[in-house]
Amino acid sequence: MASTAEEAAALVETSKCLAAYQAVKDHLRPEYTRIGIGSGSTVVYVVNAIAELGPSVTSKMAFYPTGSQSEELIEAAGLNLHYISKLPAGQQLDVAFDGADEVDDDMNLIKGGGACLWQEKIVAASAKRFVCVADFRKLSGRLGTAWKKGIPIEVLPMAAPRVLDELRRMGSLNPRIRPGLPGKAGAIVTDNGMWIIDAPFAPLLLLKDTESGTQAGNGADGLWTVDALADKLIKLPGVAEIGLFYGNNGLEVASGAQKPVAAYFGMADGTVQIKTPGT
Ligand SMILES: O=C(CO)[C@H](O)[C@H](O)COP(=O)(O)O
Repeated sequence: MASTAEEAAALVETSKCLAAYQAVKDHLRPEYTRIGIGSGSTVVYVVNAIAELGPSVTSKMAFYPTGSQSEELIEAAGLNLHYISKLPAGQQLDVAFDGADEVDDDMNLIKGGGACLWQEKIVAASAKRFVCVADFRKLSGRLGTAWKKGIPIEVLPMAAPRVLDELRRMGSLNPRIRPGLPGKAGAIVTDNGMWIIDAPFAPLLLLKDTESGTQAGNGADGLWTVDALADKLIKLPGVAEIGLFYGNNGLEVASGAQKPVAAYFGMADGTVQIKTPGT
């Protein structure tokens, strides 16, 4: 048990590193040519693990970022930077690695803590396999249990007040526009020129909770399933993208999956827990 804040922070970093190295070992095959690289602090270890394989492996690979941070990571590691906008029609990435803010029992994700969710979703959905890497704090039964800041929602700035009103009507508890970094006045601006609204909701139900017939999950009683909430949020005028990654996973559909085929969690005891659909 960590006794100081520094030791606790070091434990989290070690956990991120363990998850990332194991995920790269298990899911980056030398014959792959197109790799998606997500955003956030855990992905830094993914890039380190890939770079350590050396040019004999990586020089034949193209790396696709999910925003300005991962673009810089790829370049700094000396890896080949390519853009998803130039991916030939009909082609997919072989694999994409990315972090998450929270992962539930059904492998739905909250993402967007780093404000990169829109490009992250495009890259994940462009990959044959999307692999999630995280530390033990992200593992949770229901979304909104561990990650209390709310669901990140990328919005057109002029629509933000209207979207906030809609979110309140839907039962969000104090949704707010994410402020810029200290020293910057006003809202945070994403790589796509949008704003982020963080919308807290009561912990989100899984589809299986409603199958038992005890709860509706349609928001009527303030409780939503991930799928019902996501389907409603994405349709709000002014919403560009939402930080709920949900629906099918890569084992069920050929492409377009938002949910990972595997989620790797570095645990506090130094092990790595691997979650796959149905486990
Ligand atoms: O969604 C994201 C950024 O938009 C990140 O993947 C998420 O916030 C996790 O970040 P970290 O690895 O730093 O905990």
